[in-house]
Amino acid sequence: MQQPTVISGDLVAESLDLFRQRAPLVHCMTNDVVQTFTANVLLALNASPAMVIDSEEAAQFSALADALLINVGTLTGERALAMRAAVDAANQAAKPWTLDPVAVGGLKLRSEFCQQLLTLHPAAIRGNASEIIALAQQAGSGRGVDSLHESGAALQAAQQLAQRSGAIVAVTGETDYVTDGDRLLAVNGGAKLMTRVVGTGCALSAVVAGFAALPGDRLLHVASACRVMACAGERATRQASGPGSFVAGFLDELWMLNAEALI
Ligand SMILES: Nc1ncnc2c1ncn2[C@@H]1O[C@H](COP(=O)(O)OP(=O)(O)OP(=O)(O)O)[C@@H](O)[C@H]1O
Ligand SMILES: Cc1ncsc1CCO
Ligand SMILES: [Mg+2]
Repeated sequence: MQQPTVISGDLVAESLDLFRQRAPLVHCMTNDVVQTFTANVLLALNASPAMVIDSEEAAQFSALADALLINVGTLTGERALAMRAAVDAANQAAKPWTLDPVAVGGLKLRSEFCQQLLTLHPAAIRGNASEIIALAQQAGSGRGVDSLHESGAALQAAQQLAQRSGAIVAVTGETDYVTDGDRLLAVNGGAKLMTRVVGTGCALSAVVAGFAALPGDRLLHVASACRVMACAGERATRQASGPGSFVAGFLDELWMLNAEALI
């Protein structure tokens, strides 16, 4: 694999412009913890979130939406069936879908389900380092939803996963890395406080899902999604006195983010 190239701010700004213009409708099948935050993050970026989860409705809706997010954070057997139906319908309608493999590895239901999903042509996969390593190795690791690894330790796993699934793989951490199995982009920035509130990764995955639906170079668009979130995180941290004010400031920074900030 190539050495990582840091994504240029100009390209991120172009990608963000296109995202705001298109205002993608993002069908989110996500976990119970992050529903509102995910919707607010998408709204702050001018996208439209919709959390449709009934099996029949989800299959109907994923064919209509611009993009689908599958996040297994609070998976149940019933939800897995609904998610599978939505993925099948999205694939039939040629709509891109993105996987967030929350806490994959040690837990049986979500681990087997995620391995099954990998055969169904995800457009993108976004996880922390422990999740990407566990998913690639089809082995248990991790202790829950937070990473025990640095993102740099998951580069080979990310590459393998991209090659095996055909997805753009984003592994997040202090630096985010994004690969199609051949090219590798690095995204700097972000902030420690992003790991002290729940759902920045889950919301990023919803943003990735929307960016993956844009026309053009999907690797660049997914890396742009990562940079948009990292940049807003960085800027929000400057004003925040802790996690509470960080969340409010983060949504404001997403809303205000422009080319000047990104470049
Ligand atoms: N140490 C860090 N320094 C700066 N930014 C970070 C750091 N760790 C994570 N981030 C940023 O936080 C965001 C979420 O990434 P993270 O890897 O924490 O996801 P996650 O573990 O799936 O989160 P969650 O499950 O809570 O949604 C990304 O934008 C990432 O760049
Ligand atoms: C805390 C938590 N538990 C299940 S999903 C989730 C959100 C972060 O991934
Ligand atoms: Mg996560």
